[in-house]
Amino acid sequence: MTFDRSIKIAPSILAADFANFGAECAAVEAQGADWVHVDVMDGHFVPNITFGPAMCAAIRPHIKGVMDVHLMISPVDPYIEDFAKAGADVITAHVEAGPHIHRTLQAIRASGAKAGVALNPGTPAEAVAHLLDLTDLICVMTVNPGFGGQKFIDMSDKIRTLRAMIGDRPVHIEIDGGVDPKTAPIVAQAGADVLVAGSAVFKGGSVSDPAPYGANIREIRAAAEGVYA
Ligand SMILES: O=C(CO)[C@@H](O)[C@H](O)COP(=O)(O)O
Ligand SMILES: [Fe+2]
Repeated sequence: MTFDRSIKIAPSILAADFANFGAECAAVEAQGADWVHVDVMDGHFVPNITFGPAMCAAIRPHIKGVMDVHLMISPVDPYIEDFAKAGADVITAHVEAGPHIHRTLQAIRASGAKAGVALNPGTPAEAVAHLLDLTDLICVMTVNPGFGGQKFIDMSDKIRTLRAMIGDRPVHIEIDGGVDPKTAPIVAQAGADVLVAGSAVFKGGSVSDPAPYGANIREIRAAAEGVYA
């Protein structure tokens, strides 16, 4: 996985057909997705339950590019090795998920995956100030985690602060929640490069009619690239 700051669209399969995950991953990639975003929820850190490492391993052969695993679980550390073995390229843990995020990021890198750290809307940018050299990606949540299809919460100030803190380090800024053609320019202008989008990518399409996925991805990308700082 090479680093670059171009805009990347990462469809969240939380909005895909749960009975067809393999085909859905292949379909969004064929329609222009850069990464595939996988939301892991435990019913404890967040009020919803999705899937675990076995599901990630099952979809891995259907994803040619980056599998981006967003862990909304607590504790995180006992499961890092399992998600790495399942083929995650990026494993992101929440700073709010436990007292030892520094150790967690070290363990993610030791597993061979890129290390991501996520911030809930109520958590300030400064929470990652001492983690920047251990981090490959900072995920700024623009909804409270747990569900797809929620209303975007503007975190532009936080994104700008993070971009300045990161300086020339090779660290992605990922935005997760409520990203669509209207909100993509707001986060791109503030300096985000990875845009997760669930509902806005999967709406109107299906594995048997995937063309709308492509149109949706192109629309979000064009809106973001038009203003990317
Ligand atoms: O992590 C999460 C939600 O907790 C996200 O990845 C959502 O799945 C994004 O879905 P939309 O807001 O784009 O519908
Ligand atoms: Fe997510």
